[in-house]
Amino acid sequence: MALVAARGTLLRAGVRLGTEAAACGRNGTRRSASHRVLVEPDAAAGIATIKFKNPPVNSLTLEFLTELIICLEKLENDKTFRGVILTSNSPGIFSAGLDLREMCGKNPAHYAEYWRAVQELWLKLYVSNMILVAAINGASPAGGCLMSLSCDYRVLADNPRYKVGLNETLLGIVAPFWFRDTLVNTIGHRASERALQLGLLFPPAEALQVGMVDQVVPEDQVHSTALSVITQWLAIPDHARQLTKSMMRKATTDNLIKQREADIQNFVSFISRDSIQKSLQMYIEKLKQKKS
Ligand SMILES: CC/C=C\C=C\CC(=O)SCCNC(=O)CCNC(=O)[C@H](O)C(C)(C)COP(=O)(O)OP(=O)(O)OC[C@H]1O[C@@H](n2cnc3c(N)ncnc32)[C@H](O)[C@@H]1OP(=O)(O)O
Repeated sequence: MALVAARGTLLRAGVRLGTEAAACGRNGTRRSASHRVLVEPDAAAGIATIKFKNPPVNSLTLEFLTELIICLEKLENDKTFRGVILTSNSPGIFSAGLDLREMCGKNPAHYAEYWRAVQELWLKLYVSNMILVAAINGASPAGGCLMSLSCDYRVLADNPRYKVGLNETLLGIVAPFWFRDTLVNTIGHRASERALQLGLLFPPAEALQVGMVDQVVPEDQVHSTALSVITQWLAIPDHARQLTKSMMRKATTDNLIKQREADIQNFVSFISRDSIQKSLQMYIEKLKQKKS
């Protein structure tokens, strides 16, 4: 049902499914989606690289989320691909997370549709049967960090500007329970509590130390490292690896699935509060002023 809603959004956004399908085709040549998701398939290796291309900062707009969801679903259904690298087409920014403008000054129906798409992307990533490796080649706050935490392995470029973390409290908002659970499953309870309360954004060395990423490598080796990690993981029999992944992650996703509608309602009422809208507006203003 969620995907039907997502397809509706995509069509309203004017995205042609035929074009998207071509972008996710199994042909070994580079194919370009006409919109926000570039897919570079390597059918012989069974690996596809998804590149985020939603300038300026790869924020998760509804259209971008929808394209990502459909692309992941196509790759998942195409048994050619057993491994996927998630990275940015604009080195410097992996993803700025949820698009602040989708959460500001809109109506409750929009917030509900938006949040359902955010949930859907997380569900698609977190229990994907494919091996997902995040090649983090830029800053990755909040929802950007959540995407990488939902992968099986994270490689971060060694650049002090490329900070990762769930910084929601700095915006005056609260990371929902499934963001928290994803972090706890990765770095443990105590480190998560500290990181979440303080909205910490970790530079590479600290991110590695706390377990937020698995490897920090020079910037020009991020993609090749991600490839070699996938290659190692591909050597494990798929059925055993997939069942193990499901065993480790299913309780976390089931928790959201069983309260999905309530989570949407919570989000809508939280984000619609005047005080939260003011906080977000101020944060957007602060980002603008940073430039001047
Ligand atoms: C109940 C729970 C609810 C919600 C949970 C939310 C989770 C989230 O993901 S909230 C989003 C959190 N994201 C951030 O805090 C990141 C904010 N952005 C930045 O820190 C920086 O932009 C950067 C990603 C580090 C990139 O810096 P830089 O290269 O210097 O670019 P900027 O000049 O800052 O930005 C360019 C342009 O993009 C706009 N922008 C930045 N982030 C977002 C965003 N998340 N959504 C929408 N737009 C964003 C920024 O305002 C600039 O716009 P201009 O119009 O050009 O001024």
